Amino acid sequence: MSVIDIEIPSAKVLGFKQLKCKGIIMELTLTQPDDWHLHLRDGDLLKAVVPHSVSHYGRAIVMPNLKPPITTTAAAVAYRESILKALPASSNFTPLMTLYLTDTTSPDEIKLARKTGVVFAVKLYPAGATTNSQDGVTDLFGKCLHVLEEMVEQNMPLLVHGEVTDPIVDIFDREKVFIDTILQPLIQRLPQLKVVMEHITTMDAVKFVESCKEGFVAATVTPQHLVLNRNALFQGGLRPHNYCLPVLKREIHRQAVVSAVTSGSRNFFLGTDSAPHERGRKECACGCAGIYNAPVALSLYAKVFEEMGALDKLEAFTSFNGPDFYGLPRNTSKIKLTKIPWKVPEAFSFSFGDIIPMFAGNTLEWQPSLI
Ligand SMILES: NC(=O)N[C@@H](CC(=O)O)C(=O)O
Ligand SMILES: [Zn+2]
Ligand SMILES: [Zn+2]
Repeated sequence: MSVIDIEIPSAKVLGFKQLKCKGIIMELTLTQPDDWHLHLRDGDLLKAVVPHSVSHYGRAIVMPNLKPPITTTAAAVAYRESILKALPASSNFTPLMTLYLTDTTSPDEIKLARKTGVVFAVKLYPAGATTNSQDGVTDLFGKCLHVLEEMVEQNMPLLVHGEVTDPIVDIFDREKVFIDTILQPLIQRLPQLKVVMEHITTMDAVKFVESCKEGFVAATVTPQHLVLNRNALFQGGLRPHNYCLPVLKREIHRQAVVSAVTSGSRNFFLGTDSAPHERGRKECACGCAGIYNAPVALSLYAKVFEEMGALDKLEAFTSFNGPDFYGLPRNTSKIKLTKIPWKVPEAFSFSFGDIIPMFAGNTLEWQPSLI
């Protein structure tokens, strides 16, 4: 990576990977990132949020937890069409579609999904674990083994929301118990299955991923699980816009996840889990889980790597590890991150209501712009 050290921040900067001013890195040029875990929703919400993601990312793994969920290849193809229709005219964004695994998904559906070329993964939601997961899997080994075997045949990755749903298990332990009771036995049984543990939150998940064979088990990491711990849920009162699943964890877990992503390991990559809900569905007696972070995610990832003195490892996390794991080419276009303060809007307003972004009203640094 080339570094230019100059004294004048306004100097012409294009063409350099890093620009420093008085020893401080002021600008980074990165290969365009992809978002390997994104909720785009549908209808008006899709049209509202899609511009935020496509202005930063080349591709995204689009989550299938719509109402009704995307359980078939035909539904995935139709959903893809509606995303493409909602894109701004000049956009080259590519949605990578996923199927929602149910107790009744058939091995033939996996074959068909692979054949179409538009489905890149299958998503496991344990029934009841998170937003729109009521149609998810009730018994993975009892109901889905043949489908999982077909996924190995088709080299189709399984993406997991890794939490158990047993109400007896404390909500802060659900990820660890999932690893011990489902994930570990799963990879023992099907060591050739590619698995992405989505939105990891604990040191247990970090250790698990690091103990697995590289290229077979990886994890996505959200900005919120890197910059917030569970205190953020109760800072001066209940904070519904910091509520997501898996729920934020203790500081020691946050630190373990930060160390993992900034270590340079190839097993961790960017997945924002940007999950918009209209304001009224968050600020109410039983608020939805999900944080809308698409407008701020890249700024926050850069902040985390900068604070760890690891900006040289940011590009692998944002732009290389994901496509390498999925066996897809890395993007060829570039994005620039500039260390200029900018204010996150208090809200994004639409005809159907408001969406409140993560860190609404706060000032962040590292402004992204496509080159
Ligand atoms: N992360 C969340 O809290 N919510 C997601 C679902 C999910 O990814 O679990 C959503 O769809 O709103
Ligand atoms: Zn999830
Ligand atoms: Zn999600």
